[in-house]
This record gives sequence, structure tokens and C-alpha cells, in this order.
Amino acid sequence: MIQINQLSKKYKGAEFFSVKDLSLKIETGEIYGLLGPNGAGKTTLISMLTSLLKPTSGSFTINGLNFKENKNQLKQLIGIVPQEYALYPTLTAFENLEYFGSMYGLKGEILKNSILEHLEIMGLSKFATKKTATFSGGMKRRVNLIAGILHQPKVLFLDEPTVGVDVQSKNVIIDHLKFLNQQGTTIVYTSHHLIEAEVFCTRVAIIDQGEIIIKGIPSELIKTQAGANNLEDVFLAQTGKALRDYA
Ligand SMILES: Nc1ncnc2c1ncn2[C@@H]1O[C@H](COP(=O)(O)OP(=O)(O)OP(=O)(O)O)[C@@H](O)[C@H]1O
Repeated sequence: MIQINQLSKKYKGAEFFSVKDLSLKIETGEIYGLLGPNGAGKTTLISMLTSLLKPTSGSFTINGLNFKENKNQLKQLIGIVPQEYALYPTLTAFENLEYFGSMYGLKGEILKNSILEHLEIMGLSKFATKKTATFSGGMKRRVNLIAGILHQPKVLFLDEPTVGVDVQSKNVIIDHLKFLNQQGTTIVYTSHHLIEAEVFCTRVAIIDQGEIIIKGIPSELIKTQAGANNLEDVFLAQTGKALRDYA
């Protein structure tokens, strides 16, 4: 279970809070979607939950553990799939994954077998010895995903794991995430794909300007929002139609 208590982040020199007094409980075994317009604070929130970013105030626990006291345990427990590709372009897919796997303490045959198995699942076996610089966006996304799950995390955080990929890559990624969830992995993900989130997530929270404005089971949110036929209607009704450019 993830318990977030009044978590806030104000970047240095910023006028506004990017995440503001945010409290949320995510149960073990959920697929939880963090949705919101550009600049809503989704990446900031996920970055704090994975200890990539220090909160300004507030706290959270993951399975009862916190980063101050249980850093090493938590690092083994969670997996991170960032929005930006974390891959080294001059290394092959296999070499990249060896690097990431070793960061989680995997080595030898266990590491090698885990890499080969995941490359196979993601349809990348025949590209194992190719440099990732030559990969398409969809292939990079799939290697990026493998890098975060080689150590079989119990809680997986993904920041827009299907952005910029074709339908085929998206299906492989989503199907595998569903499989991992069935095996007991709790999934927290951000997305702009509301149709994807509607069918994929057990619950979602719509975030705007650093705060949760509505949360719940997608089908129930649709039912309770007047005139809404899908999650996109709920999203637009809650966040408005104005563009969210920021710099
Ligand atoms: N390093 C930073 N320094 C200052 N402000 C930042 C920084 N990173 C993000 N912000 C600001 O924090 C707010 C939230 O940004 P964040 O990237 O968390 O939103 P997001 O919901 O993930 O957006 P997107 O959907 O575009 O990825 C924005 O106003 C953004 O400009």
C-alpha cells in the first residue's frame, strides 16, 4: 500500500507549488492512474515517490517503508520507468539491461536469464546485440520498461510508458503490465491516454495544478459526471478546455 500524506513540492525559485498538500492511498494490487493536463504535477509526484526528488513538505510510505529509514529495502521493492529514455545509446540493448540489472544487485546467470526472458516477452530478442541508438521509439520504450522490471519489483512506477509508441508496441507494453499486476505487482502510472487509462486502471486520480480534483473507479466517475460518456469527458469537465502551456 502507498500512503501519501500532504505531500508538497515547490521548485527552487518557483512561484507556485507543483504538488500541493496531496494526500492519497493506493492499495496493494491496484493499477492506479495519475492523470492530468500538461504541467499538472504528475511527474513531480512520481519523482518524489521514487526518491528522485525531495519533497518540500509532507511524507509517504510504500508498504509501510520510507526512504529516510528504509532506503535500501525500498530500492529493491520499487521499479521505476521514467518518461525520458534512461538508455545509453552507444550500448546494445543487452548491455544497457546488464547495467540497469546490476544496479539492482542482479548478476551472473540470474541477470542474464532475466534479460533474455524479458527481451523475448517484449519481442526484442533478435535486437539484443544492436545498439539502442538505432532503435525506434517503440523499441526504446520497451527496453526502458524492461530496465525497470528486471528485478521483479513489488511496486512499479511508470511515467507515461506508452507515449509516442505505435499500437503494436502499446499493446505489448500494456499486456505485460497487466500480467505483472496479475502476478501481484502494484502499478502506479501517469498517462495522457484516457481511453487506455479507462480500461487499464482500477482507479484514477485527476490532478490539476498540483492537487487532486477528482478520484475513483473510472466507470463510477463517468456515471457521476453529468453528460460524460467516457473518461475524456470527465477529464475535460474537471480540468477545462484551456491550453496548459508552461515554460
Ligand atoms: N525542474 C523544475 N524546475 C522548476 N519547475 C519545474 C521543474 N519541473 C517541473 N516544473 C514545473 O512544475 C509543474 C509540474 O510539472 P510536471 O512535469 O510535474 O507536470 P506533468 O503533469 O508531469 O506534466 P506533463 O504531462 O507535461 O509531463 C509545471 O508547472 C512545471 O513547469
